[in-house]
Amino acid sequence: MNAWVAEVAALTRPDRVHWCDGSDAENAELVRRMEADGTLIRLNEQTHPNSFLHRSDPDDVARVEHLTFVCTPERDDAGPNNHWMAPAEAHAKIDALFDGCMEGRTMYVIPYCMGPIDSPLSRCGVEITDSPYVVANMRIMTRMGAPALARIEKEGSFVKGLHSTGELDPNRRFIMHFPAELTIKSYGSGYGGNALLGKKCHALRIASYQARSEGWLAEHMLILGITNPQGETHHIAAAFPSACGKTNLAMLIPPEGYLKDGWKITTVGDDICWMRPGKDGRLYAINPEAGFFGVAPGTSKKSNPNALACLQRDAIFTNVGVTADNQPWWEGIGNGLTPVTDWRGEPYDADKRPAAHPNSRFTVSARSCPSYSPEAENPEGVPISAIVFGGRRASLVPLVFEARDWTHGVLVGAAMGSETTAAATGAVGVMRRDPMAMKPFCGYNFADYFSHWLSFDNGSNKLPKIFHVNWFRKGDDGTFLWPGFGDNLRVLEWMIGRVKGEAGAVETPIGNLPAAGDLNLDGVELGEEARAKLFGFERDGWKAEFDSIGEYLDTYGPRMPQALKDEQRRVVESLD
Ligand SMILES: Nc1nc2c(ncn2[C@@H]2O[C@H](COP(=O)(O)OP(=O)(O)OP(=O)(O)O)[C@@H](O)[C@H]2O)c(=O)[nH]1
Ligand SMILES: O=C([O-])CC(=O)C(=O)O
Ligand SMILES: [Mn+2]
Repeated sequence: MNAWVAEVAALTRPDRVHWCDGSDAENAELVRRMEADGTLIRLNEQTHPNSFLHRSDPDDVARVEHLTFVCTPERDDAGPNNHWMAPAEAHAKIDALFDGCMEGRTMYVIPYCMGPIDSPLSRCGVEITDSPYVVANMRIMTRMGAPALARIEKEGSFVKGLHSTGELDPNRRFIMHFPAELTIKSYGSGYGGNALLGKKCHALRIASYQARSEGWLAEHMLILGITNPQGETHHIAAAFPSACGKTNLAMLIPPEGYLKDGWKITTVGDDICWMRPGKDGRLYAINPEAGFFGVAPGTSKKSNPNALACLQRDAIFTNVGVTADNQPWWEGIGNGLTPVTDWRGEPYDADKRPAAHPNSRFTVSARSCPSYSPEAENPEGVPISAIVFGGRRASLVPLVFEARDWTHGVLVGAAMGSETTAAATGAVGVMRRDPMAMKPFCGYNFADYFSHWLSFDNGSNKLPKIFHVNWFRKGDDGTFLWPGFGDNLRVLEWMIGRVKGEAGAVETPIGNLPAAGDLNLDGVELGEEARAKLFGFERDGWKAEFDSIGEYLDTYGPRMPQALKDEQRRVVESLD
């Protein structure tokens, strides 16, 4: 490691090198310097103790998929799902940008562990960065500092991540991954998923590549525990694309009647899930992260009280607005206050731009969450009873259906579609295929990824049931038909009922749907249109959808596993 750090320092030529130990004193000193140079703005100490606002460059507010590359030696190994560059060319291109880029700056060396420090499922990395904002965020999002360094020294192997904010010039920006070298190089962005290299770059792109050869799965999934009135707990992992409801579902608070009966949701993770078969053949999952990097807009006491409770202190807010008394503010916060300054630091003008950027975020420790599960620190992970896929679909896709078996479930995941969101730069609201919510995050060819998923059905594993949900179905008037949020527990209850063989369903070509009476809708008012669209099966629409799914799968050519193509054909035949 020392040799690599020296090599990086020789290339980037920082004034100073600082090895991060993760201590409070170190953090206090970094915060002091960031307050002094305006990187962080201290918020109202009475209402939000030890909390800060960071305004990023207006051209640097989201992940940049068009500048993100997977650099495998063979182009086909990255697949049509990734932008690819030959490793030698990519290194040359980005090293030219790193050349001397840290002159006048401090280079921070951040040893970190993804997952509980004592878990065999965890993996370590080292991020080198010239951004103190990245250090402060990595300290919340990962187990960072001395214990991680000790594990790395013992294991010898770790993921190497090199990051510089550079000039924040969108034309001099790349996020490069070299999975075979366990290396990440990111230049020119200070924003979350581009710069906090433990998150999407390591825990998804590099980890998915490693997981394939080591027999596990690295997924863009939340993990939650659901406890029924009898005290029985099941764990569910759910993959929704960015800004499609993972954090909200992971922190769900049951509706009134359920609360009274004793239902409870606990949060293990809100974004990333690593899982592997245990000795009993079940899939065991850990959350590799230690904090939440959550979407601010829409987060309110009503929609997500647990998130709001986390945000009372020790939080970093990125690109939100502020009120006259210096409290953070975003659209949908619903606290009766009004913003005076927008995320760019200009006087708030509703006609000009929203107070908070649509992809504004909060960074906060998972431990501060009232629903944080003690099981999240269990080195063995939690056994998963159900896997859920879901997207943002205004039309066609019903509220919930169950896959017939594992292979059909892999097809359901592979066929996922969702409308794009502000989490990445580019158009918002455009339907695209986003298999398993991993389109921007799979570090290798999707065809091989689907084969890997299929391989878990080996006769000895006891695999979870697979479901698909859509919280975002709209009516003819353009409003959401399903209340969502807390009421999503009704859907989870049905899933657990299916896992236990207790809840009913009707078979359709796309999977098993709850029939009237199978889902508890007491206290939910749904009109005729809502019932028809949330629980109906539209044969003609699905025929067209499956034609488009078939065309999509074909873009992966002969590497696409035959079993998945056969499954697709079976559904098409049953639709005719
Ligand atoms: N209508 C509706 N909106 C929801 C629901 N759950 C979440 N949302 C909204 O969807 C947006 C994104 O939700 P998040 O839970 O932050 O999404 P995420 O999947 O964690 O996003 P990333 O952090 O980008 O991976 C927020 O504006 C939420 O208010 C739901 O059940 N119904
Ligand atoms: O990675 C990020 O910047 C935020 C995130 O969770 C996502 O986009 O899925
Ligand atoms: Mn995410």
